[in-house]
Amino acid sequence: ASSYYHDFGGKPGITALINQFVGNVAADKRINFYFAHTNIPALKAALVEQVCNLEGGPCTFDMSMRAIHKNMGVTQNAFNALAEDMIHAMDEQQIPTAAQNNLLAKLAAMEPEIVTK
Ligand code: HEM
Repeated sequence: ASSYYHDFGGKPGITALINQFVGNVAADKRINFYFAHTNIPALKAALVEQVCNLEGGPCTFDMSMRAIHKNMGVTQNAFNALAEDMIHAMDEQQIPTAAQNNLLAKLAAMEPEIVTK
């Protein structure tokens, strides 16, 4: 399997992507209330490691998505809104389409562990 890590711009590109993504989520009234009490720097750092790991970069990540999001009441609509915020962030960062689709498929596969309501 080929790696898209370099298409994401390596660690600096993924860091820029996650900054953009979390900014989009923070501005998104459909879902930003979920993050009212969240440690944003810690969230960003975890997401950078996760995307780096998912895309074949030299990063380890093994947090349980089910454990983290349990009892959060994430709906299907909220999940879809967050995915949209990621698509917009990837467009803004000019990530190539094949790399975008690869990450979106991996995020979509986590949906059953995150949507609980
Ligand atoms: C595939 C999609 C998603 C991924 C990959 C993901 C990933 C993560 C990760 C890695 C963390 C841990 C951050 C840390 O340890 O600080 C986290 C926390 C969190 N996630 Fe998600 N998440 C996803 C979807 C969602 C959705 C749809 C929502 C709600 C709209 C959500 C709400 C939260 C919140 C509120 C926290 C912070 C928990 C806390 O403050 O303790 N997540 N997520």
